[in-house]
Amino acid sequence: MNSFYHSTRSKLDSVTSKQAILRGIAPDGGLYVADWLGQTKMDLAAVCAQGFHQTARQVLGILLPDYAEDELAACVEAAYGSQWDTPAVTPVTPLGADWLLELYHGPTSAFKDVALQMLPQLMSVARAGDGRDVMIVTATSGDTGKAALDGFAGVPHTGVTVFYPEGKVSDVQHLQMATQAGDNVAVCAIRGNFDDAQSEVKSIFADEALAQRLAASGVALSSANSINVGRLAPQVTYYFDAYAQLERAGVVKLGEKVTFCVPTGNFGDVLAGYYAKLLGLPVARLVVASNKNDVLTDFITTGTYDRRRDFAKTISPSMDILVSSNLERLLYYMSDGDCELVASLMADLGEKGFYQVPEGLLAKIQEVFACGRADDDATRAEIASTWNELGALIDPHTAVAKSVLDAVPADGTVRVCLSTASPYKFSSDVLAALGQDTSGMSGFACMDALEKATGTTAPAQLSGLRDLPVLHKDVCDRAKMGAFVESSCARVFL
Ligand SMILES: N[C@@H](CCOP(=O)(O)O)C(=O)O
Repeated sequence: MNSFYHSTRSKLDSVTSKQAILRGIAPDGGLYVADWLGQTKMDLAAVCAQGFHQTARQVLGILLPDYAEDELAACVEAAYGSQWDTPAVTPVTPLGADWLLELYHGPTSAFKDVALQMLPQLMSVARAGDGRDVMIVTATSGDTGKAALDGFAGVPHTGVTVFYPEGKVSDVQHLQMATQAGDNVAVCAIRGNFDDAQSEVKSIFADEALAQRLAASGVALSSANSINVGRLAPQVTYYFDAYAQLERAGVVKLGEKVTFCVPTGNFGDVLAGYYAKLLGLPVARLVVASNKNDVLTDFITTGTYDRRRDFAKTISPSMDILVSSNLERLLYYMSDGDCELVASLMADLGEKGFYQVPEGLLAKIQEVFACGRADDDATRAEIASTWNELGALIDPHTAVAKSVLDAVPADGTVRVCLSTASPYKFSSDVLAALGQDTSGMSGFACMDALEKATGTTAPAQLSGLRDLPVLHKDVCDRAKMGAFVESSCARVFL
C-alpha cells in the first residue's frame, strides 16, 4: 500500500506525511489528501480499553505512516502532559440527554490545543530530516492563533507569525495573542476579516519569489491552520477517545453508532470526525453547526457553495468564516478522488465566488452530514437555558452546536456535542446571555462577574492575562502581510 499524500487538485506530486506537514499546503494551492485513508482501521475494542495517549499514538500511526513508533510515542508524551488541566485530556460529561466533549482543557482553553500542542512535536521530527528553519504562518479568527503561539513559542529553528482580523475576535482572544512572549513569535492584526487573512496567507504560500528569497536564507514556510494535515490528524483522536469513554461508561455498546455535532467554520474539526469514521469509528451522523455565517449549512442543504454574501460579525467569532478551507478535502474524498472536479470547483469559487456540486456528490455528503444554524439570539438563549436547566456553562460556539443539535430530529443514537472553547474566552457575551447588564464593564470585570454568578472558575491562563504586558500592537493591510512575514523571518532567523 502506498503511504503518500498528494494534492486535492492533482496526483502528480506525492509526498510523505512529514513533507506534507513541513509544506502545510500543496504547491498548486490544494490540500494534502491520502488515497489509502480508510484502508487501515482502528481496533475499536482496543480503543475502548485504553486511554487517550495510546489512542493518539495509534491514530497518528495510521495517518502519518512515515513517523516511527518511538517518534510518535515521544510526540504524544510531550503534547498531552501536565499542560492539560485533566489527565483525561478531552473528558466527556453529561449534557441533559446528550453528552459534551470538553475540548478546552489545554493551555489556551480551546480545542485547537489538541492539535497545536502536537504539531510542533511533529514538525520538529519532520524538520530534523530537512534541516531548514520553518516559519509557521497562520490566519486566525480567534482560537488557532493563540494555540499556535503557545505551541510554537520557543521551539528551536521555528518561528510563528499570526494574523487576526482587527476588532473581530473577543477581548480575551485578542489579549491572549497580544501578550504572547517569545523571541520567535510575531502577531499582527489585519484590516479585514478572517477570509482576507486566510486568502492572503494562501497567496503568501504560493509566492514563489518570496519562497526563493527565504530559501536562500534556509527558511521554509508552513501552516498551523487545519489546511496542514499535521493539524487535522491529532484531532481525530478525540472522536475515538470520546467513544471509548462512552463505551466504558456503559452509554454505548461496542459498535453502536454515535452522532457528533460540531460547531465549525473552516470545516477542520468536523472533517476530523469524518476521518475518524473512515478509520472505523461507528458514526451515525456528523452534524455541522453554523452561526449566521451559514455558508456550510446552505451548502450541505443545497449543494451550492456561495461565498457571495455579507460577512457577519457574531458572538461566536471563531466561526466567522465564509471560505471554508477543509471542505475541499471532503469534496475530494466524496468524489472518489476526482482531482479534476475539485480543481474546477475551487477555480469557480475563486473566479465566480460560488460552485455547485453534482447531485450524486451532494447525496453522498448528505448521507453522512446533517446541518443547522443558530444566530446570535438563538445562541444567547441556548447559553441561558443550558446553564439554567442543565447547570452547564457553555461558550457561544458550543451553544451554536447545542442549539443545532436540539433542532435535529432525535434518531435514537447517543449524541455528543463538541465543546470547543472555555466560556471565559467570551465572558462578556456569556454573562450578557445569562441576563446580566454588561454595559460599561471591562472584559475582566465580566470575567469576575461570571465567576460570581455561576460559582465556576475562570482558567488561570485567562484570568492571569490582566497582569501581562501587551507586546504586539502591529496592524497592517492585507497587501502588507507578505512583507510582515518576511520581516518576521529576518528577525527570528537571521
Ligand atoms: N476557527 C479558527 C479559524 C482557523 O481555522 P483552522 O482550524 O483552520 O485553524 C480560529 O479560531 O482561528
